[in-house]
Amino acid sequence: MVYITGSYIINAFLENTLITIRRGVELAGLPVELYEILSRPRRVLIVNIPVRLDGGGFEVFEGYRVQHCDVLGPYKGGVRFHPEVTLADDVALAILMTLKNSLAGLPYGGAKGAVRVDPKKLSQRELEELSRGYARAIAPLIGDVVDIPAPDVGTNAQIMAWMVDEYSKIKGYNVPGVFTSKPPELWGNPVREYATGFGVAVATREMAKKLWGGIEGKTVAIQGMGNVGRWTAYWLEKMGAKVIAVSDINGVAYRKEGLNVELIQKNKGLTGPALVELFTTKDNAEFVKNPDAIFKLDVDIFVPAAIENVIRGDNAGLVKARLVVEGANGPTTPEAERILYERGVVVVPDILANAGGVIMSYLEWVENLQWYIWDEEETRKRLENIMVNNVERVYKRWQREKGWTMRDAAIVTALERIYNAMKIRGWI
Ligand SMILES: NC(=O)C1=CN([C@@H]2O[C@H](COP(=O)(O)OP(=O)(O)OC[C@H]3O[C@@H](n4cnc5c(N)ncnc54)[C@H](O)[C@@H]3O)[C@@H](O)[C@H]2O)C=CC1
Ligand SMILES: O=C(O)CCC(=O)C(=O)O
Repeated sequence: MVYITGSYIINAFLENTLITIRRGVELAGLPVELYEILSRPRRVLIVNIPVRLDGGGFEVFEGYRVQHCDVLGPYKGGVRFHPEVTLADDVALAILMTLKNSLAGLPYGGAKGAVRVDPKKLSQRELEELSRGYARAIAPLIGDVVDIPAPDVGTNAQIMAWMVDEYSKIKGYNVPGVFTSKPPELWGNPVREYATGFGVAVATREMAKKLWGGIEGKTVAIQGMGNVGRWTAYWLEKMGAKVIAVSDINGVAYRKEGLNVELIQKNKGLTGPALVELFTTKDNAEFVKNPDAIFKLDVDIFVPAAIENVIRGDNAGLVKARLVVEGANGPTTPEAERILYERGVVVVPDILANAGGVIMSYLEWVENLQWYIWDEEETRKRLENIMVNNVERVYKRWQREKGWTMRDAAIVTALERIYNAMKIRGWI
């Protein structure tokens, strides 16, 4: 089933991703050669970045840039800073980017980068040195029409600013389009900060219309209060849903009447555990010390927006929500998906639900390449239209096929576009 490689160990996340694309190729009736190509990245770069520590001495951090497939255009995907990220995770995430970009109709292939580091343990100066070091190390293989990184877990707009500055210094002129999700003060667009969460909320709203006739009053629980989770909460409430629980690594904040998610907008600097704590201290929410309590809550909608492999065979039976919308990449294992499917739970897959980030990155990149600027409202409208059309397209395909999950419909749609491009280019 999975391919053999001597270069890295295939972990559960990569294996699950391979199982999913293999199933997609079979359901689509596409040749097995497509799987053979897509189950391997085109190019993998391993880098080592020394950083001088404030307290004296230095530490070397290992990093990667995986360029998976460029049949549809330049490689595109975020960079993750996480202490436990592996090369196998990065390959899985790059594969998901190829599928996501294809499904969204973008002129991009897929890539992902990572550094094995806990950014919370570094000072601002150390973080800047690491970010610039990583940009220098991958510089020979990226470019604004070659490979365009952006943020993912543990990285943000400030880090993109350091990286684009470093790359521009190497080139000797400004290259705004080589990284996306930059600060609005430096060639970025204000929508990118909340784009992924906004897109997740739009996908949720569109699916709620199909399942219940609307999102008004539907209850929501969200796992993870990072960039994706907290902006999903904010926008879902604006669209009429009632966010009653949010979690992070320390526990769950729960309030039956609905949390005051305006606190997110008012405290933009607060994320993760600190935000959960804010809801419990400033909003009278109950604090449940066990973060996994989020799965079992009696809600209409559950949004996993933290990390991969969190809904597994052992806990899928506990999920009470009727609709699961994947804010995170790869949160549901294939075994869990089968259990949820048999229980009638609809799962809106990551490559559809969380594409708002990369769609916004594309809009920012188009602005950068032309040195052009759209205002916030206009940009958000463009992003919303693309998300609404994509949900509609996948939903219709799903409705046509008996026994398919929504993920099957999304993956088959993505694979067909990739296959057609490979065929017409003479690759396959
Ligand atoms: N930032 C972006 O634009 C995009 C991110 N994603 C995906 O969304 C997910 C979240 O990404 P970001 O929000 O950017 O990362 P982030 O680093 O801003 O936030 C992740 C949050 O999840 C929390 N967390 C980790 N494990 C947890 C657990 N077991 N239970 C509860 N909380 C936990 C962390 O403490 C952190 O606060 C990842 O899977 C990422 O790949 C997908 C599309 C775009
Ligand atoms: O905006 C981008 O290019 C990165 C998005 C990303 O990493 C993701 O969708 O997982």
